[in-house]
Amino acid sequence: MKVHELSWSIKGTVIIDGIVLHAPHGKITGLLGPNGSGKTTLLRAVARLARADRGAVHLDGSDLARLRRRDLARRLAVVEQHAGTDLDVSVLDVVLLGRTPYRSALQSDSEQDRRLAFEALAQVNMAEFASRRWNTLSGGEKQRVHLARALTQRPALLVLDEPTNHLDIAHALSLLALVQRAGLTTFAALHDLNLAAMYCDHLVVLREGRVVAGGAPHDVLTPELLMDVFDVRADVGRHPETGRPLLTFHPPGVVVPS
Ligand SMILES: Nc1ncnc2c1ncn2[C@@H]1O[C@H](COP(=O)(O)OP(=O)(O)OP(=O)(O)O)[C@@H](O)[C@H]1O
Repeated sequence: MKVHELSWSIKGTVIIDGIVLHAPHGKITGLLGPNGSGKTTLLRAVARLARADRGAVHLDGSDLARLRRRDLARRLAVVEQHAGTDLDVSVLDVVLLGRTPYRSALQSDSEQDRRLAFEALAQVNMAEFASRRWNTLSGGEKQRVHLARALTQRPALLVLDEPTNHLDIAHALSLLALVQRAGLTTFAALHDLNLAAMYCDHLVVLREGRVVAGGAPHDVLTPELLMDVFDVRADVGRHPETGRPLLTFHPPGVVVPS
């Protein structure tokens, strides 16, 4: 997936400014940046949930802006941060929404749709919740079901906005491992820099609506960048098992003896 010069302003304030980036095929690209740096805005513009003022997004050579909605939904699935569905429907119904782009308005769910939905629920460890009412789920359970819905869409590009923000650490690790195994081109905003370091192949860092760094985790997550962009002091070591960067943060105001 390639983003070319994507920009959006509101009432004269520039929110994202000339974003250029490349999310490698079949890999996880993490989108990092402090609060308000433009991550959600960029993800929404990429997914065509919001219109950009200028710029383009290409996926496997095609311009996403030129696709019909239905074709777009077959290529791209999104899990938003505050994805709400207040309808009184079952968990299975929510997951089956992922099959909508593949059937006509009058067609009901096929056996294959249901099989894919159950498979996806099992992947996120929610199989036993299939007949539960959606609005009785916890925040973390809803987040996992939304990922199941996105996976049943069989997309080429998966766009995730803070997919682990409601999850306990075990579920956060297993969700990111699942996304990694799915092997889809994934573009995910993440706040937890250690999770990003563990699971992302490529990172893009935003500050005030602009890309300020991009590359492999060990090239991007340096103490200098963490101080410069996030205003935190951190040591960057190596994870003993994965060899990925492992960040240790220092509390503000505490002087580290040299
Ligand atoms: N519709 C809007 N009207 C005015 N300002 C907006 C609008 N949408 C976004 N913004 C502003 O744009 C900036 C970027 O917001 P965005 O939600 O993209 O940031 P973010 O990096 O996702 O933040 P967070 O990490 O807090 O989720 C923020 O300052 C936000 O207040």
